Amino acid sequence: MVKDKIVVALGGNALGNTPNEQIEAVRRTAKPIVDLVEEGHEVVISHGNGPQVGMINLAMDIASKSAAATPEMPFPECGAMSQGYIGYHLQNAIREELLNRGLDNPVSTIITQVLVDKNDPAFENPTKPVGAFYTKEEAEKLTKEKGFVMKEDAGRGYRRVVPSPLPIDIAEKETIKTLIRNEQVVIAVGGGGIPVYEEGNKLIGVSAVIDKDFASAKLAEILEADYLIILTAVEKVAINFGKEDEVWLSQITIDEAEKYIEEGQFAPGSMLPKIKAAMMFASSMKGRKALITSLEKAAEGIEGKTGTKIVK
Ligand SMILES: Nc1ncnc2c1ncn2[C@@H]1O[C@H](COP(=O)(O)OP(=O)(O)O)[C@@H](O)[C@H]1O
Ligand SMILES: NC(=O)OP(=O)(O)O
Repeated sequence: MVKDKIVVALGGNALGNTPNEQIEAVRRTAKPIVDLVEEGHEVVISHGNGPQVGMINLAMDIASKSAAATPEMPFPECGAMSQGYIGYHLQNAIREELLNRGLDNPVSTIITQVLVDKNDPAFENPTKPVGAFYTKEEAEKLTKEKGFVMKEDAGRGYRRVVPSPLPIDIAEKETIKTLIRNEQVVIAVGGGGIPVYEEGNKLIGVSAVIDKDFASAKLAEILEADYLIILTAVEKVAINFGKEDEVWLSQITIDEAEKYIEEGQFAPGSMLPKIKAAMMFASSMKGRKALITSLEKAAEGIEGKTGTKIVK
């Protein structure tokens, strides 16, 4: 069997919303990941952090305004906290699943910083939803009291939105390469990575959240991975999603994807960034494959039995 280098991007359904939910969810998430390790693939895992980074930032904001002596916590630090909090549960769940199967590959989480352009136009137009969902009235109150930008999120309620610049490079890329060369399982670019820009020898954090699918595509490109697998709540990508004439797709070429994007087939903020990230990776070099499928179907997806493949 061909051994591949695989970047697996985990969606929100792989993580859960509270610490207990997260411990339960990552226990399930660890199984398809360890299936890939057991088959001999080199595996790097990335994950989202929208709900978690919003929760951490809001909690710190409320605490800083209470009587307790809690400092205000800048957004990049909240991003770092979310990487630690999610990575902690994820690396332990994967470690335990590996040991249960008699495997002893070391597992670690790399606090990862991702370089962005400080003049990225995304800073002028916040689009990335973070934190919980609110009603219209609650959203208006948050805007008034905290100055948050709130937007309606795909019919599911209102959420705070923050800027989401594009990833350019990964500061810890050599560390990640060294670990995977040594058969270690790595969790990296969590929450899209902490967005930073370079100033001389310094890396300066910025208040933003990078899309984890774009950061995962960048990571896969830098690692010269064979596969980018984006795991989410659906087994396949559809056109006319949720409508009577919905069609589930097994494969999409870059040209077809461009046509479907023009038709508005993929919801911005949910399926659209996944498709764009898959296109970026699949078109970066011949033979590179991107797959969008569900967590439960990851192993079948990589065997070519299900999921939606995005090809050049
Ligand atoms: N064309 C489409 N085909 C399939 N799913 C779609 C489509 N458009 C929107 N979606 C929705 O996008 C969701 C994935 O986005 P989201 O929940 O934001 O991702 P994540 O798993 O990264 O948290 C799917 O579960 C599905 O509900
Ligand atoms: N950073 C990021 O893309 O998080 P979500 O996947 O949770 O939106």
